[in-house]
Amino acid sequence: MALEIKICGLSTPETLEAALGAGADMVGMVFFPPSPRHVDLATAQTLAARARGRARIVALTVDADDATLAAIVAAVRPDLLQLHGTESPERLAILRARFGVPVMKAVGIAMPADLDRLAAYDGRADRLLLDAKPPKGAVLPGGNGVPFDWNLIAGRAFAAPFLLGGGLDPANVGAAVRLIRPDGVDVSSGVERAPGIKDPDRIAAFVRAARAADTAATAPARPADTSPARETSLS
Ligand SMILES: O=C(O)c1ccccc1N[C@@H]1O[C@H](COP(=O)(O)O)[C@@H](O)[C@H]1O
Repeated sequence: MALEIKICGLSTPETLEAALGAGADMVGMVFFPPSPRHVDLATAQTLAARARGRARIVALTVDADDATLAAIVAAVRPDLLQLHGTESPERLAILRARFGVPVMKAVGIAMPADLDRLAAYDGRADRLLLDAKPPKGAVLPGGNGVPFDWNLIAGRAFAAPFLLGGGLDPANVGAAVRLIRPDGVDVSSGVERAPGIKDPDRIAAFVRAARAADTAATAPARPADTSPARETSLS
């Protein structure tokens, strides 16, 4: 499966087009009022109409109640619900059944014990998103531009496809893809020029770097050179 690239926190037609034009597979909209990337329903509906059929539409919520989710699903008709709060594994099953939309559960990783928490969602979520934990005192549970120690998950396999997120940017995404070989990558602040303001050039650079690393990592190894050894002696 080719690497899935998600650009999150899009809030204007121009930056949405930049993500679609660059070849993003998923475009994310944030429904969380404290975030500088928060979009209202009317804006989200307009953006979704533009994106539909060109990339998968992801609606990001944080411990949203059913009425809020129902309004988002009705307005946006997302392809995926990203749950970025403290939603339980049981809540995932309830939401999937109630709204008929696949779910991606974000889990913050900072220490080996977090992998046990993650395991409780593996097999219940349609996708996992492995993100950094928010720094102390942060207002947002994600979108903080901080990475976690990728070595904590290097070599790990999960039942569900997983995206790597947290502090990715055009400069480090290649190394992340080569080390972790995730099913996808997710970025928000790493493609911005200021909080909530996406930068089309950084979006394009991110997609290019992620694709190049994925292509290199999945290219078949060159066959060993079996030609006779070349004469190296001067005599
Ligand atoms: O982007 C936000 O504003 C946001 C708000 C609340 C929860 C999650 C949010 N973003 C997600 O967080 C990760 C990491 O973001 P970053 O690249 O480190 O800035 C990203 O995958 C977003 O989906």
